[in-house]
Amino acid sequence: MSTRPPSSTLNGLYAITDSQLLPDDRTLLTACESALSEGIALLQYRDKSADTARRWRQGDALAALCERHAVPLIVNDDLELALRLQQRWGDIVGLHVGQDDVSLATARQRLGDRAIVGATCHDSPVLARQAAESGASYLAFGRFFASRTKPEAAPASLSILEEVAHLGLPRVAIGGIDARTAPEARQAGAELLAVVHAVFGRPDIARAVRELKLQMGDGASPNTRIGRHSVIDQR
Ligand SMILES: Cc1ncc(COP(=O)(O)OP(=O)(O)O)c(N)n1
Ligand SMILES: Cc1nc(C(=O)O)sc1CCOP(=O)(O)O
Ligand SMILES: [Mg+2]
Repeated sequence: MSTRPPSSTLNGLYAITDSQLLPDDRTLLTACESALSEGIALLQYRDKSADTARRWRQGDALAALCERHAVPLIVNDDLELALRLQQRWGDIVGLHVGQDDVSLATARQRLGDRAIVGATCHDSPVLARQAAESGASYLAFGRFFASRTKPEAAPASLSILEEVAHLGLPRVAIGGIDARTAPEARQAGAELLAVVHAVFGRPDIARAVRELKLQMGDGASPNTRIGRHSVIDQR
């Protein structure tokens, strides 16, 4: 029997860090504090460097910040980091995996039923179904618009969001989401809008989050469930 959450349990703005935009610990933590203070649904720590020590240090500091704001911290790619952080911070820590990363089934098995584990599905209903069957907490699709962070990502059509609605999982739209494109992505069905540049590339991060949430309309306030069972502070 499936224990997947109803699609209403993850909803709002999903901010993703970038190690070029936020190159040192202080910049990273100050920027994330600003975003968290404005009310985001999820924060993803995305660091593509090979610096394991930095990732542990920054991941640990971000988990402490996220716990204070009762917002889940999703680690990109790195299952070992997510496991290590989960040991210390519990199910506030989750993982996002792409098609070239550790398998979703392995991630789910190692992180347990309660952790948020999300999957990249590009523009494929087949990948979406497989991810749903392997225990994904949410399904991510994109890129929908021109992306400054990942211009080489394959384009996707917003119609995929409606096509996978029957799977009953929260749908994430990613790639070129900003205050101008957010309403379109939202109307196409995305419960979560994942954003790098339009949050962390802006000089005033709190203002950027406010503007995005305004454009997202109803339901953009955090309503977050950890993993597949427990609900945390809704603020
Ligand atoms: C929410 C969300 N959606 C998609 C991605 C992309 O994941 P992936 O395809 O593994 O690419 P990288 O981010 O690892 O370059 C994501 N990170 N988050
Ligand atoms: C990390 C990532 N993944 C994508 C995908 O299409 O899978 S697009 C992307 C970058 C999103 O950054 P921005 O909000 O600056 O466009
Ligand atoms: Mg990846």
